[in-house]
Amino acid sequence: MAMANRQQHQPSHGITKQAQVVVVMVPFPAQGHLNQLLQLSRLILSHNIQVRYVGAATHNRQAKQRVHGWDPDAAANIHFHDVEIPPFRCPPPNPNAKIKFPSQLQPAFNASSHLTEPVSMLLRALSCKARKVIVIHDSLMASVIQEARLLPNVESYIFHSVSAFAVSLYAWEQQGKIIEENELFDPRDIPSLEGCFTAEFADFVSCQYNNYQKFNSGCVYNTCKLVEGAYMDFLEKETLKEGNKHWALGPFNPVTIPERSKKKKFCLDWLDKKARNSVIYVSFGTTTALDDEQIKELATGLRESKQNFVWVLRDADKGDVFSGEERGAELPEGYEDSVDGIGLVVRDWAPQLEILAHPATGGFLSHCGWNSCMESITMGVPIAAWPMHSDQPRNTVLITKILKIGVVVKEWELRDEIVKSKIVESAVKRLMASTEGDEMRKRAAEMGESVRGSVAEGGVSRMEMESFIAHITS
Ligand SMILES: O=c1ccn([C@@H]2O[C@H](COP(=O)(O)OP(=O)(O)O[C@H]3O[C@H](CO)[C@@H](O)[C@H](O)[C@H]3O)[C@@H](O)[C@H]2O)c(=O)[nH]1
Repeated sequence: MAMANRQQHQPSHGITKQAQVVVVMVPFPAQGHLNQLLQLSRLILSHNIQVRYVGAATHNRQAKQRVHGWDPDAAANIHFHDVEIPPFRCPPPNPNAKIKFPSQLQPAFNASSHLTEPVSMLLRALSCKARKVIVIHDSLMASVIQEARLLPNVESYIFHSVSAFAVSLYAWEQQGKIIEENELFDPRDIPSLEGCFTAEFADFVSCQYNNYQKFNSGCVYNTCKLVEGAYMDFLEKETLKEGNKHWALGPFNPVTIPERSKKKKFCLDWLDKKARNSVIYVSFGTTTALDDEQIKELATGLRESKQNFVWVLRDADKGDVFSGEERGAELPEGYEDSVDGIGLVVRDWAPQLEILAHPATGGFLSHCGWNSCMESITMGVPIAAWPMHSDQPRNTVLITKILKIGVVVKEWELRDEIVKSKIVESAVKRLMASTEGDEMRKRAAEMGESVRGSVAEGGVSRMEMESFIAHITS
């Protein structure tokens, strides 16, 4: 059988190697994950390789509708496999939960097991037609792509949706090692994972890692060696025995913004009127639900800082973003009038990448989700870090202590406490209106310039991508 398949896949004359290879993306159904594999699809497509993006119909729709910097519907060579899965119950986010991990998404995570059969069928069908099928799957979707190991011309690569720094620490801890002080890690800086996840999600992750992840041909990361080279080297050394390769293919997000997409957005027009580096952008991604008291303190802190701000005040995502009611968080009465001209509150999906790329944006108050970190680093914007859950406390260490392009707003040890307005005010002033903040902004701008340069001809990320493409098409 294997032999017969191999013979069918001999290259035919006149067809490029790329054209005989198809890449199948299998994302995990949460925005921070869907987005990264969709952005990676754009990079793969630019090498004339076909991409299949597989997910539940609602999650594919979400990913396409929210992506920034390009239009997947207008792109050639990408096909979305919209799988209809049985309905799953989506509770609303709970802003008062002690652990801030978005447990409302767990039913959607569990429902992804319904993709196993459709993905298997797709891989079987593609494997008969293409010379080679390359599966790039989220590390949390390993159970869904198990068919890949049975097919002779299918290779699978794990996509880690978090920083190489976070993966390095996890790899280290998984081996039961104590983190000792060395040139990469200072154990005093590393927050424990306590309070980062719900028990149910921790079990889900362990199951994917322990039962399904052993079979793979390598790992890909949304990072750049100029930012996390030391941790990429560490991961390479850790898996030397298995011979796995680790590819730093990021940043996945576009590094420039097409001019035309700027036109119709109110908040970008608002930014146009502000001085260079005078605005702090405030957003907590798609998984944070702030409670009413915290919203009030944040609102007051931003106003009292007397700095310009754009604040995206949205609810956390539900498992299906197209169904159910929105909570619509309340601001103190008269708040928006009281900050008129200084602060803008955005309730819709904000064009984050464009906001970060705007010259008026000089800082980002962020929960430190990895997409937000990479987008901010790419656009050269320093961060005021307010971690909520998951990898975010560790990304905070990377941003503030290691890369030195940010300040801490919330210490992880104080995670159960409300951040008072005075703390918000002083962190915002420290980042936006101090010499120390200016130095961070300068460092971030330099880093951004080199990261944007890394995807140009001869740049380190471009070379890494070319080497990955050569590897998967060989
Ligand atoms: O109004 C909005 C809100 C969000 N975004 C985008 O949404 C994404 C948010 O991703 P991220 O910053 O990574 O945050 P989360 O949505 O919280 O991501 C989850 O997934 C990430 C990848 O695993 C983890 O690093 C985070 O901790 C986890 O919470 C980014 O691309 C933002 O640009 C917008 O464009 N507009």
